[in-house]
Amino acid sequence: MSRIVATRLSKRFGAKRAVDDLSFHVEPGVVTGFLGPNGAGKSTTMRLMLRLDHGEGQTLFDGKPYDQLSHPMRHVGAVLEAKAFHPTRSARDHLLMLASANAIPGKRVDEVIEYVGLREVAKAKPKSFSLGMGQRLGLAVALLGDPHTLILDEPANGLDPQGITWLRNFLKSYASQGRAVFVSSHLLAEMALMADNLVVIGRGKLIATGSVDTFIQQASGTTVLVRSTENGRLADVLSQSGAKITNDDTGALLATEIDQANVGELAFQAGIVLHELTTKVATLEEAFLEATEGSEEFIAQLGGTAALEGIDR
Ligand SMILES: Nc1ncnc2c1ncn2[C@@H]1O[C@H](COP(=O)(O)OP(=O)(O)OP(=O)(O)O)[C@@H](O)[C@H]1O
Repeated sequence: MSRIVATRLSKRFGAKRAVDDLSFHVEPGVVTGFLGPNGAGKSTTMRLMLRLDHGEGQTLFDGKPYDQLSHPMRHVGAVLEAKAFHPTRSARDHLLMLASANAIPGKRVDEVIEYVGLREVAKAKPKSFSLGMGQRLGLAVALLGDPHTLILDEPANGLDPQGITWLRNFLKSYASQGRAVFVSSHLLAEMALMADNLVVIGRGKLIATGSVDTFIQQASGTTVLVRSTENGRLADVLSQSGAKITNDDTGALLATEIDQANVGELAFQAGIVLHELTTKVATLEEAFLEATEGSEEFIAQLGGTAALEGIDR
């Protein structure tokens, strides 16, 4: 059974549909990445899921809406804003207060402080924290109840490279314990390393959902790069077998709709010597750009610094 089932989520701000009839599932045991261009509606979706915003549709966590969970902090941990803390209370006191309000034993506070690497600054006030330290404190809050579902909005923001690597390893291991992790990030290379599944949205609507591998294969397919001294003849042979051929700028041929083994066999049968034969797999970034093309909310103007909102291409 899916850990989170979001059904027909919708939210308008005036005439604008920030989230538009969005449905998806989040499974336990894996990290699910939540991707979309700027302004696609990711934060609003997460707020709707947790009933922090009012809109249409419903989100069930193990069959129940968030506000009907008997111990929400033990069920779902969320970090939506990195710096939403009391300005003068120390990080540890902030966590102690939340623990006591939610009947969580005080010793768990020191455990989570240790987990997220805030021991040195546990007595400091969050207003002195960097964005990265704020993220760690947010994560500590989310982990207090030892929840089996985590919802994190851009948790890597403000983390240094070591912090990002730590976060990735932490979330992967958290998910591997059978927990569900739903995380948004605009760091696509990082998402490719961290996520198993994806929910991709554009302008509030679902664009794709499924495994990262399938998303990459479906969005871009694969390209076979082949280099020979007889490009013209090779291109003819491959085209006759249904491949689509283009030239790259280094003098190689790029073939799609054919796999590497087939290219090798056809070249061999035609007596064409190959100097290079490799398969170029698309990156998550390439697949994302292709899948979300035209659904960006903010498109940079050529030659200018202004951003335009709501352009249909
Ligand atoms: N409180 C609000 N009032 C009016 N419009 C809003 C409000 N919150 C969000 N929006 C608009 O709703 C759309 C979705 O915003 P949202 O912040 O959910 O997107 P996002 O995918 O999280 O973006 P980003 O990646 O830039 O953080 C945007 O057009 C945004 O301007």
